[in-house]
Amino acid sequence: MQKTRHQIRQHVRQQRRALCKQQQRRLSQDLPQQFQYHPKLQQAKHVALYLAHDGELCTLPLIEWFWAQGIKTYLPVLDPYNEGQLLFLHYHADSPMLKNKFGIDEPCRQQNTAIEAHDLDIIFTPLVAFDQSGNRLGMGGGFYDRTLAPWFEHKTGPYPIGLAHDLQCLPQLPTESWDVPLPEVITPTKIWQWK
Ligand SMILES: Nc1nc2c(c(=O)[nH]1)N(C=O)[C@@H](CNc1ccc(C(=O)N[C@@H](CCC(=O)O)C(=O)O)cc1)CN2
Ligand SMILES: Nc1ncnc2c1ncn2[C@@H]1O[C@H](COP(=O)(O)OP(=O)(O)OP(=O)(O)O)[C@@H](O)[C@H]1O
Repeated sequence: MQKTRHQIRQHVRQQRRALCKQQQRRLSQDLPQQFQYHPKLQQAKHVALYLAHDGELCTLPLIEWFWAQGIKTYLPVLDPYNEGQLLFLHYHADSPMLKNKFGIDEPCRQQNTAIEAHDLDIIFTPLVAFDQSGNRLGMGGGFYDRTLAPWFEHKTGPYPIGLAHDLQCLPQLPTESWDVPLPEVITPTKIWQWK
């Protein structure tokens, strides 16, 4: 029998949480090298990432490399006024941080105005699982599906790139009408691209 989205989330989340600290560090450390010649990065000035939670692929080496290149980095913040929507706030070495309701660190909204999502060049998206056609399954809040809906419709605005461990790749995911498939997913060993 096919697994439900809920069962897939539980299984993959458990698997990625089982990676130990050393494995997590090793798997994320070569990401900057993997990215440095990426065509979408050559003109990029503003990129959104996430801070790893629940065993997600760590983004800290990438974030520090972006800082060294003078590329501004932004993190998702749950929009307190629009249920289910994300804001993207500037994140730098001295950003004051606060935990959101899921226990994930977010930049404080005081003295930090959100960038308009369409002014971002790239959105690196977290995900729970992806499949060999680029379908993406997230944590279940629909946050990134909402954020990426304009890109999916018009193919303009920030370019989405998924970041994941190799073990998050499954042959085929069950999909829903609102799911936004990704054009690209980067894992520690491979760059997956779909037309
Ligand atoms: N690192 C990271 N940041 C992110 C996301 C993400 O997937 N990863 N998000 C991507 O959308 C948004 C947050 N979405 C999330 C949705 C659910 C849970 C979560 O842990 N849910 C619990 C139930 C918690 C509860 O309801 O109290 C669970 O499923 O165990 C976490 C983040 C914005 N920031
Ligand atoms: N573009 C959208 N507009 C309105 N509601 C949406 C949209 N996309 C998704 N949703 C709603 O969000 C809920 C969760 O969707 P889903 O389970 O696919 O989230 P997810 O992709 O796992 O999470 P995320 O995108 O936050 O990583 C669904 O009930 C869905 O109806």
